[in-house]
Amino acid sequence: MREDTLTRIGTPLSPSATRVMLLGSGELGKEVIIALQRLGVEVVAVDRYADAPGHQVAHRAHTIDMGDRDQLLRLIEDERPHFVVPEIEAIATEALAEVEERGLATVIPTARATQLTMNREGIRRLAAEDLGLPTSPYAFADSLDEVRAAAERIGFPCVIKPVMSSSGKGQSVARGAEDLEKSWEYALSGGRVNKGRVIVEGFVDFDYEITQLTVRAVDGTHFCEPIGHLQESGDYVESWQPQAMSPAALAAARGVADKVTTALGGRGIFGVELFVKGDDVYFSEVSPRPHDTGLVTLRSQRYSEFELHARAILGLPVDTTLTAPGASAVIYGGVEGGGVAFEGVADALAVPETDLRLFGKPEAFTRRRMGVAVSTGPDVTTARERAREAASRVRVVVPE
Ligand SMILES: Nc1ncnc2c1ncn2[C@@H]1O[C@H](COP(=O)(O)OP(=O)(O)OP(=O)(O)O)[C@@H](O)[C@H]1O
Ligand SMILES: NCC(=O)N[C@@H]1O[C@H](COP(=O)([O-])[O-])[C@@H](O)[C@H]1O
Ligand SMILES: [Mg+2]
Repeated sequence: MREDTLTRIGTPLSPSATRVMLLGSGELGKEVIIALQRLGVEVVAVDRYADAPGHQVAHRAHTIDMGDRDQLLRLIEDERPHFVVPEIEAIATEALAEVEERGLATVIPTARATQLTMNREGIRRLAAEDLGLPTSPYAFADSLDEVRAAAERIGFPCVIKPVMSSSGKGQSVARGAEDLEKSWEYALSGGRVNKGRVIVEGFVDFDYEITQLTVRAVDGTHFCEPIGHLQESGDYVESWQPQAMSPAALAAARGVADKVTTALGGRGIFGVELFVKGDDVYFSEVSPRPHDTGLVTLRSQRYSEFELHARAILGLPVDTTLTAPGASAVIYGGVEGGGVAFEGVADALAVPETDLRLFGKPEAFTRRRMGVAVSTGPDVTTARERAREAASRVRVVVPE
């Protein structure tokens, strides 16, 4: 890292500017960009399609194929950011390794962390085999025959996922041998990159699951209060903070989060996904970046996960204080079409202690996350009711 970026922040659009490039500019990146800009940083937003949410609030916007090593390197050489901040998994991580090696920019958290976490195999082997963390039983398979053999060993139900995918894409639960062919086909079609490789995981019959947001900042590792969440088809629909946990489970969760984030290294926020059964905690996966379930922190913490990420990136101190029990509820497209309109916004905002984020995605799909309601309350139950109610009052319509 260049020394000056640690000790001072310049003026955007001037030679002294502190420049950050976001690779991926969806709803999570948009909030990171706003947080960085509030600290006087010059931000360049990159995504695979034009007018992505973060493009709309950045100093400059670029549309490229982020999976293409050459395009990515060329852009970084042109823009000369001090920090490169991956916001999605689907990135040519070999370009990031080269950026780091050549000292072109600091990759957040590190090129190796983005490499390990973009593929389920990398992070699972690190967590289970190198660090000895408890996980579901698992095996990798490259063909239907290998899937059958793996499922036989692991038992049913099992979860089958492409090694490279997110938001539940290509993921399904096989309840018996008769489901395996369908699960295999579904994984092949739903994977982000058609690698033809899947992970077969034993189904963990957890009591609840959490995201343990963990910040690696200049002054050490900080934990946010645990976030509980509800997933449908592998995609988050509701989250809340704090999730009540036994002291033993909370200590175990933080122990796991500390180990895995220490192994990944660098600075920034991490979303450590954990399954909890009684006092036992199982590592699932980790995002080396803000987590979608952490959208709740926009209202529940003194500094949201996006502000914490911005501070950690810049080498500034962080504060993970929870200020009120909170909850978030997702607003899906529900329709397909471009240039959609949101109705019922005033009704939604009439719910007490409630705010909305409408991401501004140029195109809606039925299951595309288009917005989120975030609420606080005297307790998590009330906050959840409010966020759900507010989200249900928003209707997405395709204009005539
Ligand atoms: N082995 C498992 N046992 C039980 N439930 C599971 C298992 N694996 C996944 N799930 C359920 O599916 C959800 C999504 O799984 P996972 O996080 O692996 O997918 P993903 O595509 O990476 O999603 P995201 O990118 O949103 O984190 C989990 O949060 C959990 O609810
Ligand atoms: N679980 C990962 C996650 O939530 N990522 C968030 O979704 C965006 C992509 O949305 P899109 O698929 O609607 O373009 C990403 O850019 C990121 O903000
Ligand atoms: Mg996940």
